Amino acid sequence: MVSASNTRPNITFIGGGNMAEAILGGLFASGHPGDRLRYSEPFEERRKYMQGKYPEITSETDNIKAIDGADVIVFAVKPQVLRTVVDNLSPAFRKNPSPLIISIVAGITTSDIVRWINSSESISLVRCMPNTPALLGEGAVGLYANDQVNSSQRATAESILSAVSKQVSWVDRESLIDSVTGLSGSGPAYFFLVMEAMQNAGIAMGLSSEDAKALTVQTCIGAARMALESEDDLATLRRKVTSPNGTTEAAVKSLEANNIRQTIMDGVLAAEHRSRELAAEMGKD
Ligand SMILES: NC(=O)C1=CN([C@@H]2O[C@H](COP(=O)(O)OP(=O)(O)OC[C@H]3O[C@@H](n4cnc5c(N)ncnc54)[C@H](OP(=O)(O)O)[C@@H]3O)[C@@H](O)[C@H]2O)C=CC1
Ligand SMILES: O=C(O)[C@@H]1CCC=N1
Repeated sequence: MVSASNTRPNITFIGGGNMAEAILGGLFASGHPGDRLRYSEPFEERRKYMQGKYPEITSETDNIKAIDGADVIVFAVKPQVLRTVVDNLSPAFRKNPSPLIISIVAGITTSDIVRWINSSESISLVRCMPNTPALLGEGAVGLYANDQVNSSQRATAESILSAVSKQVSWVDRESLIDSVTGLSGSGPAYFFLVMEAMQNAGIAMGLSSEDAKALTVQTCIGAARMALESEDDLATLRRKVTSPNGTTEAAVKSLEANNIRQTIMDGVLAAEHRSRELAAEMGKD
């Protein structure tokens, strides 16, 4: 439970990788005291990097020690190692039965995690899917709470993820977290791919690599800001760039003829499907 002397919870991250760093860094920057943040990271080189960058935050090598006294435990390891991590932690949950658990792990379901914890106590678990722009405080996150999560735990989970996310969406069906994974969890990669392709097109037309990248990236930022700030919907914004019989129309016709919409749909659905597949692979007994 959160001590009366400080309303900020003690938060432990299991795994000190990229996403843990993004969220820890965002929490620390937003004023969460470093002595109430902790992470466990077995990989020495990574731990040294984190210790150098965040000397105020406690680092551990031992997961059981790391969760001692934690109000909130965030699972931030790869899906393939989560089961071993949870199995090893499960005796410690008997000593500390009531932390809020937050999992950012792709695919793995709340029911599998609860089953692996194997506790007689009910487990409050929020499964969420952030994305890497969280590193800049520009993340988008979807969250799902199991039935044991109370309103104050929901608020705690939301405040942790919103320290690095501008868009926070709660979903009321867990399967929608797989959808969020396909859309925004993996989504930054789709935009990087499009930007790579646009940069290459710029180079092919004779621009320098630097100019092609800078023009592409600023176009992406400008378009994203217009999409965010304009009252027009996305289709209207597109039409406003597209003069009749002009250059954009030529491009859009070519893209549509090459099935760009279906291609993007297929990619997003493939990520969503892989999220479910990960659950099936890792959730087997
Ligand atoms: N990257 C992304 O865009 C997103 C990722 N996610 C999810 O976040 C999770 C973490 O991803 P990401 O940060 O990218 O991955 P990273 O590999 O950067 O981070 C995971 C960290 O956990 C460490 N680790 C491995 N085994 C253990 C263990 N037994 N105990 C404690 N720590 C351990 C790893 O060390 P080592 O390197 O030695 O194995 C690594 O440093 C994944 O489940 C992913 O699905 C969610 C949203 C977006
Ligand atoms: O590719 C992955 O599996 C993780 C989850 C979402 C983004 N990266």
